[in-house]
Amino acid sequence: MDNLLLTAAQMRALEQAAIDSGVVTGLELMERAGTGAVDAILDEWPDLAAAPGRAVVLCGPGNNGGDGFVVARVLVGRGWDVEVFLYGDAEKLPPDARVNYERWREVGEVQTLTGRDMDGRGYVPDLTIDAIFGTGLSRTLSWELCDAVKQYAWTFTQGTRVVALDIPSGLSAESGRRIPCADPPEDRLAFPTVSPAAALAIDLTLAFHAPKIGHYLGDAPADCGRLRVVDIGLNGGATDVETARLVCGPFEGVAKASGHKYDHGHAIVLTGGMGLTGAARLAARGALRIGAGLVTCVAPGPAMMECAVQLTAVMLRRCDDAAALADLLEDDRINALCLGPGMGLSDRAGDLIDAALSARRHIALDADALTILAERDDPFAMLHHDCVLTPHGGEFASLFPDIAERLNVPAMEGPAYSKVDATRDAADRAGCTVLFKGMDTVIADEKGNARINAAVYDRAAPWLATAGAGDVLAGIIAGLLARGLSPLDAASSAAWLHVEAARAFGPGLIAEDLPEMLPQVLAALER
Ligand SMILES: NC(=O)C1=CN([C@@H]2O[C@H](COP(=O)(O)OP(=O)(O)OC[C@H]3O[C@@H](n4cnc5c(N)ncnc54)[C@H](O)[C@@H]3O)[C@@H](O)[C@H]2O)[C@@H](O)CC1
Ligand SMILES: Nc1ncnc2c1ncn2[C@@H]1O[C@H](COP(=O)(O)OP(=O)(O)O)[C@@H](O)[C@H]1O
Ligand SMILES: [K+]
Repeated sequence: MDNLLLTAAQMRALEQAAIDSGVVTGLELMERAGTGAVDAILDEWPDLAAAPGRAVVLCGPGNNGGDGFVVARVLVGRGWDVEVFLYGDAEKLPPDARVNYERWREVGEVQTLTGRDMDGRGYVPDLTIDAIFGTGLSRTLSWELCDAVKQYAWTFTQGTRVVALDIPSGLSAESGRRIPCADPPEDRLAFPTVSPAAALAIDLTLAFHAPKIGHYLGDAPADCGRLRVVDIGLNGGATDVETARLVCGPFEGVAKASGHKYDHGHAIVLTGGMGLTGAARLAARGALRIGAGLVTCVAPGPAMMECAVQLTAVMLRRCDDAAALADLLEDDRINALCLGPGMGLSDRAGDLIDAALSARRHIALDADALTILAERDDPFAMLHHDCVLTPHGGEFASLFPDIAERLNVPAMEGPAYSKVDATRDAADRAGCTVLFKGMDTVIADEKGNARINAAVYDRAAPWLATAGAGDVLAGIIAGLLARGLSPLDAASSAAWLHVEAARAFGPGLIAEDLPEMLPQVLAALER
């Protein structure tokens, strides 16, 4: 599957399997990586292809550095002037990198990355290649390295195109988090350290064979610039353990087959009291637009009039307390609920949540429902497999404080604990599907499946950071649950559709627009 994201270990295993099978050598893979990188760069910037210029290649102590030596050699072959700097000891390079170091030495010099060699370039290079670390980054970066790259970047990256081979140096390929730089020496404390990944202001990242999980999480979308995949002729993405999948579209069942309205389910959305019903109405509209057969707002008596004047296709029922909700849920055609948006934190709201969870329906729990659960001694006692929790960062930290803490402490070494790890651990603890919001929304279920819906790179949707966007998402999830999708598919599809709706509308988006864009997004899917 082309939307499978790899860990560093899986990438190494794929490479090793190919080498062991005898179809290719490590040296050939490195040659393909370097050559493919140059082709991708010249394809990205045709002006560089038309007029070869000057390049600086920053190489590190592993095979990422080896790729850098190949790039340097291939560029020279195409008429470029190239300077190469090495961080580390050439004698200790791994074998394939060492071969390419020697091949480069037949072409040009190798200077020291952390010494004075980096000073005093009398020109601005047209191209800078970051080949310091790739998927093998495993520990805190030295202050000397971070400082040297920072000095270089401040002097030269203005006006130069910067390309990272595989992943920006300093990012963990597992988590996309910046591995910190060591503290500066006493006499340099006034000069803050900056990760090479950030300092270099990278324009383009060339991932070899497949994107890694870390390309889509954490700091990576900000640090990578654009992301392209360079084919190095490895077969497929087959791995023993599936770690995470990129959500590239809605899952099966989103397109509506024929049938009666009750064939498409009946979702109910619980509202808050008077003056607090807007969030639930937004959710209800999302549920209806995504194709639930019937959607009903369920409101307490004092909020009925407020809802009645604003709802048409969405139906309305009165429900004052948990007993009334339990009565309502005697109707087994009601198969999905949305709880939380604008619900408030009252005891009544808590009782309604319990009544809903006891009725064993498909339930999207968002916003206030999550806050209520988080305040309980055992927040997860009543949850079951048919629930979906949709926390943002703050709600996640309240529900899963230790997991959030682990995710937030600086990652001193790789592989660093990632948002995928955190969401998977949360789903395991909660015993249900968890959708952890953000630009890099991660969805995981209690069985360990994980998916990333990344609104980054050419799918960026910054307009989604608007009040009420989350309420609509919860409603879309409830609508898809009503239509019979599994919690994992409902949450993943909803997250994807939500971002597509935002992108279809563009700047100026407000939450009300999101449900109204769904028909256009769905129509485009059928084309
Ligand atoms: N796996 C594959 O199929 C291929 C991998 N290739 C390249 O190889 C890379 C992976 O190579 P490696 O596993 O050698 O990893 P890296 O090149 O990322 O570097 C690992 C080396 O850096 C050292 N190191 C790690 N963290 C350090 C730190 N903070 N400070 C100083 N030294 C540190 C390690 O001890 C090791 O020597 C990929 O990113 C890619 O660029 C390509 O050549 C093509 C094929
Ligand atoms: N910069 C962004 N890019 C993409 N999606 C975003 C961004 N900021 C927020 N979102 C998405 O918007 C929604 C906001 O939900 P939430 O934080 O619950 O807000 P609210 O409660 O105001 O609706 C989530 O789905 C989140 O993933
Ligand atoms: K790199």
